[in-house]
Amino acid sequence: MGGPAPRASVGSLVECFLYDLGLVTAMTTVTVRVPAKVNLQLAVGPPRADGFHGLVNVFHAVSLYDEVTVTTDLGAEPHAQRRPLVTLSVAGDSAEHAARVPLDGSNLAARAAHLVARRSGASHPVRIHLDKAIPVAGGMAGGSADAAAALVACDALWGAGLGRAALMELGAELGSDVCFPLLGATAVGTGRGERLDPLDCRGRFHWVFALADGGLPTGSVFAEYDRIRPDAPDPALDPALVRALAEGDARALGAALGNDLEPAALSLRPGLRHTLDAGRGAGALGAIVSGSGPTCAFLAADEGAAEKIAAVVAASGACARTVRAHGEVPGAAIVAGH
Ligand SMILES: C[C@](O)(CO)[C@H](O)COP(=O)(O)OP(=O)(O)OC[C@H]1O[C@@H](n2ccc(N)nc2=O)[C@H](O)[C@@H]1O
Ligand SMILES: Nc1ncnc2c1ncn2[C@@H]1O[C@H](COP(=O)(O)OP(=O)(O)OP(=O)(O)O)[C@@H](O)[C@H]1O
Repeated sequence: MGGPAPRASVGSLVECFLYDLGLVTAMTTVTVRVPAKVNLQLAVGPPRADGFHGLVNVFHAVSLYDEVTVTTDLGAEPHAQRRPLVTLSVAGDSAEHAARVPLDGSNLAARAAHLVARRSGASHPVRIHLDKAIPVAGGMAGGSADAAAALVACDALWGAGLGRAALMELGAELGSDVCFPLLGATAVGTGRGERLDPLDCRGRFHWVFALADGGLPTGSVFAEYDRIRPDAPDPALDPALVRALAEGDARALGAALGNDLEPAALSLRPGLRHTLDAGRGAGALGAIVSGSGPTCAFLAADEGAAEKIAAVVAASGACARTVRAHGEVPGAAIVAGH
C-alpha cells in the first residue's frame, strides 16, 4: 500500500547515516524518497500585487512516494566544457503517466539541481531518474516533491553541505509547494504557502485518493477562483482542524477539511462532483478536492473503511483509479546511496 518500498540495503543505510553525521562528504549515487501532500485546509485570500494569493495552507504528507535517484560520475569533465549539467529520465506506473513529465530544463527536479550547482559552485554532470507514483498535475505536489528530493540528493552528491535552511530558501525560489516535502509530517504554510510551521498530529489517518485522467493546471484553478470569488476574505487557520489533528480525531478532522479552491476545480471539471459523492456514499468521514485538483481525497475511519471506499469509488467509474495511503509521514529522506 502507498507506493513502492524503499530500495535501501543495510550497507547503503549505513552510508546514509555516516553522511548525516558528516563522516562521508560526497557520494556517487543517491536515492531520495519523497511523499505526496494533501491539503487539509486551503484558505485562499485575494490576489497579491505579485499575482500570487496569500494562503493558510495545512499540508499533510501521505505515504504515496516518488523516488528520485541522482548519479554523478566524479571522473567526468565539468559540464562547462561539453556535457549538460543535468540529464533526465522518468518511469511511472504507466507509460502514459511518465510521458506527461517534461524531460527538459523545465522539469522542477532539473531546475532544483541547477540551483544547488549555482549556490555551491558544483559542476560535475548528474543524471536524475524519477520513479513517479505521485500523479502528474494532480494537486498532490508531485513536481514539487521531485524538486525537494533533487535538492536533498544534489546537496549530498556534490558534498555541497548546504543544510536544511539553505535548501528551504532554494525550495521557495522553485515554487510555493517545494518547501513542504523537505519538512514532511503536517505543517501550516502561510505567505504563498512557503513559510512553514509544524502542526501537532497524533495517530494515523487513513486516506483514499481518486486519481483522474489528465491534470488541472494550478494557475488556471487560481484564476477561476478569482473569477468566481472576487470578494475573498483574508485567510485564517481553522481552530477545529488544529484540535482534531492534535487529538488524532478522524471524525472531527473529516468534518473540518476544507478547500477554497474546490469550487474553482469543480467549475473547470464538473465531473469531480460524482467522484466526491461516490466517496461520501461509501462512508468517507470527509471528501475534498486535493489542492488544485483533480485528485479527490477521502478520509476513512480506519483501514477497513478505506478499503471499502477505494473499491466503491473505483467501481463507480467516477475516476481513473484509486490509491490508499496513510498520514502523516516524514519528508524527503535519503534511502540509498554510495
Ligand atoms: C494549490 C497548491 O498546491 C496548494 O498547496 C499550491 O498553492 C500551489 O503551489 P505550486 O504548484 O508550487 O505553485 P507555484 O508553482 O508556486 O505557482 C503556480 C501558479 O499558481 C498560482 N498560485 C500559486 C500559489 C499561490 N499562493 N498563489 C497563486 O496564485 C499562480 O498563478 C502561479 O503562477
Ligand atoms: N518532476 C516533475 N514531475 C511532474 N511534473 C512536472 C515535473 N517537473 C515539471 N513538471 C510540470 O509541472 C506541471 C505540474 O505538475 P505537478 O505534478 O507538480 O502538479 P500538481 O501536483 O498539481 O502541483 P501542485 O499540487 O503543487 O499544484 C506538470 O504538468 C508538468 O508539466
